[in-house]
Amino acid sequence: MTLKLDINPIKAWLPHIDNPLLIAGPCSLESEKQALDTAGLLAKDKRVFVYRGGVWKPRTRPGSFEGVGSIGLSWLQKVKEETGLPVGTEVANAQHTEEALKAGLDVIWIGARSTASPFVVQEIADVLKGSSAVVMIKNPVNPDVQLWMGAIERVHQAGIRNIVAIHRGFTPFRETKYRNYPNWKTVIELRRTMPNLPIICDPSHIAGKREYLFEISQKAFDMGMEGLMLESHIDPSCAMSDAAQQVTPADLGKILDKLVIRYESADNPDFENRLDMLRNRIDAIDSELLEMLSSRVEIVKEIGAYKRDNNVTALQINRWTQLMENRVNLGKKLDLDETFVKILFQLIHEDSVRMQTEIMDEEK
Ligand SMILES: C=C(O[C@@H]1C=C(C(=O)O)C=C[C@H]1O)C(=O)O
Repeated sequence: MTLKLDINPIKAWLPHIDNPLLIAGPCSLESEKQALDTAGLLAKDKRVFVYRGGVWKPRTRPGSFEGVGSIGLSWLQKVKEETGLPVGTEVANAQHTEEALKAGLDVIWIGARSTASPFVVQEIADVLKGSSAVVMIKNPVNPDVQLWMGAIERVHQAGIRNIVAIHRGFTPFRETKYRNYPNWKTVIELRRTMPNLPIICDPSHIAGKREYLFEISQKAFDMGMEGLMLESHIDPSCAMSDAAQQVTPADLGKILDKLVIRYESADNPDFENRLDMLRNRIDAIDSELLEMLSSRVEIVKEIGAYKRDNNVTALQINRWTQLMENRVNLGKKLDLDETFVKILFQLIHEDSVRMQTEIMDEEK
């Protein structure tokens, strides 16, 4: 299914953009000085296009710093006056949205916890009706692409056309390297169903630690994402929220210097020719793969009928365990990833057993 929503490209609302969309600024605004000093440095780096600053902070447990509240909106206005950068913040209910729009913010975003709640998204969307703000929608905390799409549709139904999706990772169920694990599969699925929706990445919330920001940002560009939202604080060691994942504007610049920006295609006929040639080879190999799978299925079916006639079970766990071990070892010799080989053969086997039980149980 493809949903061709009427969504503007980033260039429609940021015509002078000539690089990926980079949004930077502190996790939380803490004082007017902190907001302006950070913004002053970020604005000097011409790769930063939008300034972000959290004003209302959704916290998991009560008692942590929950943001400075509405006063922060006036600091964002000052940042805009002084730097000329468009400014944005996160909203989590109708009242935040009303206030943010009244303060003339250019960008507002819906956070991961809010995206997970259709009622919250709807109340925000109702306030957004008739606004020209850019609305960004982070993925919900759980990797549910339908829920993410639902939030985007609600905002779209409110008449908003400047929409951007943000991949900020998903809540892990166990200790993982990253604070919120990236799930590129979900992003690919969103890209496939909403092909004209700009998608950017929020490496700060995925990483949880500043040392991982570069690798996640690079992966986002490798995956064709159209920008980054990165948290930057004038003095991260003193940050009142998410200190470990913020970087100074200078360190942000260093990360940006190292990043390789990638494009959907290259303006180089030699590249295109060689790519076509290699893709033709892949097409041929894929059709061979499918023909071989089809031959395998024929044998599996024959074995199924034979088992039926001899009252033998479809699932043969010993044969299966040996086969899997053998295929994984063979795969290793051929330099294939172990998990990949396992998943591939699990799928093949699952389907064999399904077909054989069907053959055994079909009505005569
Ligand atoms: C094909 C068979 O049936 C099942 C399917 C298998 C397969 O797809 O390779 C292996 C073992 C069985 O669980 C068989 O018994 O050999």
